[in-house]
Amino acid sequence: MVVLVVLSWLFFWVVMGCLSCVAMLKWNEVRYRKKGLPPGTMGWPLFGETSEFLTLGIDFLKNQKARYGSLFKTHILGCPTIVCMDPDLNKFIFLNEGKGFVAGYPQSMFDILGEWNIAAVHGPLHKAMRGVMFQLTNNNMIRDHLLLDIDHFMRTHHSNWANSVLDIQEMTKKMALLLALKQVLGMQPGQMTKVLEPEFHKLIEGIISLPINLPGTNYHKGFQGRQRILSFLRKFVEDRRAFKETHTDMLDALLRNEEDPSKFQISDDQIFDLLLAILYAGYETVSTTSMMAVKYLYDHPKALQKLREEHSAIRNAKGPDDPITWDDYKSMEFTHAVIYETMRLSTIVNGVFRKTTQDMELNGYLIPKGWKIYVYVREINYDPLLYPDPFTFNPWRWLEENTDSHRYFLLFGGGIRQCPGKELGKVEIAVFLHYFVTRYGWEEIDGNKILKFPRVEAPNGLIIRIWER
Ligand code: HEM
Repeated sequence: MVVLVVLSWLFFWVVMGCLSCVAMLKWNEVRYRKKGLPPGTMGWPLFGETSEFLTLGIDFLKNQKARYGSLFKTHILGCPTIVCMDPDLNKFIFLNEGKGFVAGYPQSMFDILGEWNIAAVHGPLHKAMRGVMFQLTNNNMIRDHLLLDIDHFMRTHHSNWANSVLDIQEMTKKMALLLALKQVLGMQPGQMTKVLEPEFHKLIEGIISLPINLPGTNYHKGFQGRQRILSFLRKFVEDRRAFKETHTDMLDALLRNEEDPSKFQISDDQIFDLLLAILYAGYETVSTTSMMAVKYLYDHPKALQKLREEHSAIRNAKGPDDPITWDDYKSMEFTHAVIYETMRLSTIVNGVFRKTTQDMELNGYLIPKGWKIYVYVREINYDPLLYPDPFTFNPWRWLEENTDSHRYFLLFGGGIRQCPGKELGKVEIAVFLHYFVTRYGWEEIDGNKILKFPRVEAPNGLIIRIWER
């Protein structure tokens, strides 16, 4: 008898639970049922479909596309969002920044990278901050200052890898972070970079997360990482101003701006957020492209041989200690092709976020003001019409293509937000590859598992055995 009562209660609560779930899902659908919106589902109140988006990633987006087409609505990362997978519409959105669309990164990114980070500001302030950014990363700066530093860094960072087994993912991450800290703050690898490294990793994990500030969440940890890095930066900038020594890093160039009233002046908070944005934007993209290039080259010996020939020819024409010059870099045709093909095949950047500043019409649908748009570019990279045999690593395809005339070349974004670190990133990867392939041979021991979403990573590392050539 008692068992029967318990079972009835259990049954009652299961049914109630199911009904509540259905009611909540329905309520969330009705809430966002505005006339003219694209089709799609909105998931749970507050959480929406964030969990499916982050865990199923590419498959979730593919399934929704199969059901609803290339433009569909969803609710992710705390906001109602339109996902756009149509190449022409994506290009249109990139090119129409400021005309109904602005950058609209998730709340988590806004909170963790700061309200003044370049990806969060619009209009004249964005233009001015890009101007400041270009002073730091333009081709003349790379040719005359940064390249020598990058060469010196790669040469020494690499020097003791022979006869070891290492995780190339970990090494390229360390490399990109240390190099960014050197370029931005003039820091040499040491005690301070060791303190900053874990804080930086927390910050990265929190950038794409549900903005719930509870202990243990990625968002909470990311926010803590931000606070610690900021308090370090405040002290660092204070000391720089107090001692007035000259340095050859990006911070120095930013502070020297203050002495020239004809230049656009940015506040301290804007300086901190710009520094953070540069550190972040160059870190993950450069490290992941470098790691994936090592992987693809190992899997494709012909491409590795061709790349080695290019770099050996450059090295053989100079002394062992001579640095790579701008002309050397410009002559690395096959290396450029390897970098583009690696970025395409692994889709280092899956998509970018925009936000509507007014009601907008897209493909006959009405997108309400304030909605996020996830401009998902991944599928363009595997379009067989643009890239025959798209799942094959074939750097040679880029030798025949002029990227400027490529209709959907969006690996570095497009329009007025196109990556200002594009050339710098490529130089860093090219110099990394130069020293890596001329010095070492390697074999992959473990690491065939590569996750592609929300970021490209080897969850168990990419373990290689290295020897001197
Ligand atoms: C392989 C390397 C890189 C790739 C694939 C890459 C990709 C991108 C993409 C796709 C965007 C466009 C984002 C958008 O439209 O919202 C972007 C923007 C940006 N990138 Fe890069 N990037 C790379 C390297 C770098 C480096 C080395 C730096 C810093 C020195 C950098 C700094 C930035 C900044 C500051 C922005 C924001 C620009 C703005 O909002 O106006 N990137 N990057």
